[in-house]
Amino acid sequence: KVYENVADLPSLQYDFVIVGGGTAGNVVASRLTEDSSVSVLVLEAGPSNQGVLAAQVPFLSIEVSDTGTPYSWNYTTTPQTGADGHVFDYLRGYLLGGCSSHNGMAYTRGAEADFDRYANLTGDEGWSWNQIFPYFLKNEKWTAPADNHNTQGQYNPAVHGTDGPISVSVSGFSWSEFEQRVIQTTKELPDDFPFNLDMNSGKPLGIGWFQYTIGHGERSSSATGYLTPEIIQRPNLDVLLHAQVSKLVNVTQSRALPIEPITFQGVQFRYGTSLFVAKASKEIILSAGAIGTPQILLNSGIGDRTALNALGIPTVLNLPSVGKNVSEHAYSGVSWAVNSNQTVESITQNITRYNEAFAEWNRSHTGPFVDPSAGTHAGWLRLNASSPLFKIHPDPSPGPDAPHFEMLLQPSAFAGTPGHFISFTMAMVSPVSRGSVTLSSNDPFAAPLIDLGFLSSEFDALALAEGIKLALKFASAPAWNHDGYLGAPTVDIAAMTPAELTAHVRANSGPGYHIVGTAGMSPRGAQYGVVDPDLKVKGIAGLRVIDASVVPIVPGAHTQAVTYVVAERGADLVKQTWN
Ligand SMILES: Cc1cc2nc3c(=O)[nH]c(=O)nc-3n(C[C@H](O)[C@H](O)[C@H](O)COP(=O)(O)OP(=O)(O)OC[C@H]3O[C@@H](n4cnc5c(N)ncnc54)[C@H](O)[C@@H]3O)c2cc1C
Repeated sequence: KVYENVADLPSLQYDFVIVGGGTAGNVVASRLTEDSSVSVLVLEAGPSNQGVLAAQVPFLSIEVSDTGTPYSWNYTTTPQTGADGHVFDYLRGYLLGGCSSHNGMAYTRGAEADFDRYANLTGDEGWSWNQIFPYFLKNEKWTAPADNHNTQGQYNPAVHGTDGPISVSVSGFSWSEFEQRVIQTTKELPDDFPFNLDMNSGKPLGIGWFQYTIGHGERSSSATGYLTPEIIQRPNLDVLLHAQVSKLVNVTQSRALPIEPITFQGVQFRYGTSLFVAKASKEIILSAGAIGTPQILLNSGIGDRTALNALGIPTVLNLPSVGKNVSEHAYSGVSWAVNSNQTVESITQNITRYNEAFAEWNRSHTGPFVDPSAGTHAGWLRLNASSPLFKIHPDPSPGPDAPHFEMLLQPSAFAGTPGHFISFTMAMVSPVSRGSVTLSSNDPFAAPLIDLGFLSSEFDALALAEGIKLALKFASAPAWNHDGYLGAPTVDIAAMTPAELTAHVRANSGPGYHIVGTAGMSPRGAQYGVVDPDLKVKGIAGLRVIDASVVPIVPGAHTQAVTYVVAERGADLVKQTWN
């Protein structure tokens, strides 16, 4: 049951306490309570996703994710020196379902090589593509798009699941004039931009139809998919909303020989203005996300001893990697005016059409509101193998079949400027830069310091500039130019010198909200890393991390799919321990 009020909660003692009812946390809660003899409490800081229209209607997703809404943690980053000192709003979902209830819904798994690298980095074959692939299928329910169009040639059914909790589909509204030009470009420039039937096969390179976690015109999230009305009625599953966890408590630390591992029996949380403790007899599972999880570990005295000392927090375990090793994508777009009115601006800049489209969604879950308008296609591309950039830094991608870049192809510019636009937005998806999440004070409820290390590596900035040249090359195909479709660019990037282009990238990029790595996996016994390959926190008994924090390096993909499979496998690992 979902509880709004702590006073109604039947108990504060469970087998498992899961901190965070987000993307991963709800998967774990749902899977563990399949066994009716196991009791689970989920503590979620935010409110319910139920009745939040913008968390339901794909086209309105920006209204639920933006800073300033009641459904966002409203974080900001520290000034990012790689981005001219810019301070970014750093979005994180503050509602049941976490980021899966407010994200852009892009469904991208990454490359085989991303997962094979995780297996190599952890020494656990269980994280390899081949062994993780069944978890992608377990998580997924391939669904017909909202407009029921013929999807033949738009995806490969052989690589998709059909009866998992999360609906996945291609766009359910066609921007056909734009889409035809994208596909035509893959025919005109096939060497640089080959068509790829399915970017989620493990071999993502090329241009393909984008897939979204959307079913029948509605967002599919961990809250809607893993906490269905049937699941939430399980007598062994309780979810408490508005409960913000501060730290782990009731530590037992034997100093006698043989030294027993450290254990925590409970978690402290704030509900309203009061503090409570929930106890776990089997395990505490941190699923508070790549910012919340390291913050709770650090508040609990698990982290870098020097940094904890400086804040007056007693060190329980010196684990210097907690909060370090942030990796994140950097996005920078190129936009053109177009001589057409078939763009998303035809809705966003026309209140009558906007209202009609919304009414259509309400009536039949069809029309442009069934998609987030984030793009009809994406390309996954590489730097040229002979690029001089590899003299500055060895290739950071996990292998020759994995991308350095994502190119999002969008029939819009979101510029707010009157007119009709298209954008090719490039992202550097194999970054060298690393950042950190650290505490700002010893107040466990104060927002942490989020340093993305954004474009802090020269390699990343130069590479992103190269990526933008690829976007210009894509736009040079006759498909865009033969009939005067493409108008003036919003910024004349083609006229820039290399130095100007790099400066432009630094001044005009933003994060992808794909932070990972702050409680990274490493081999058992390693002197770095935060969790072992079975996601148990090193040196502590009865404590696991299951969320995006454990992913050691950001994949060449948006990060919800990797989070879902980490959670699915994580739940199996917990079950194996206790069965
Ligand atoms: C705006 C935005 C757009 C994105 N777009 C995409 C996309 O299109 N495709 C994609 O694949 N990925 C996207 N992502 C990234 C993806 O959604 C995340 O990587 C992934 O969902 C993270 O899952 P998680 O379980 O690690 O964390 P979360 O989903 O953030 O879950 C953490 C949960 O813990 C709760 N919590 C945190 N701290 C505490 C505490 N102290 N006490 C109690 N509860 C707490 C939070 O409220 C939250 O519900 C996007 C992210 C954002 C923010």
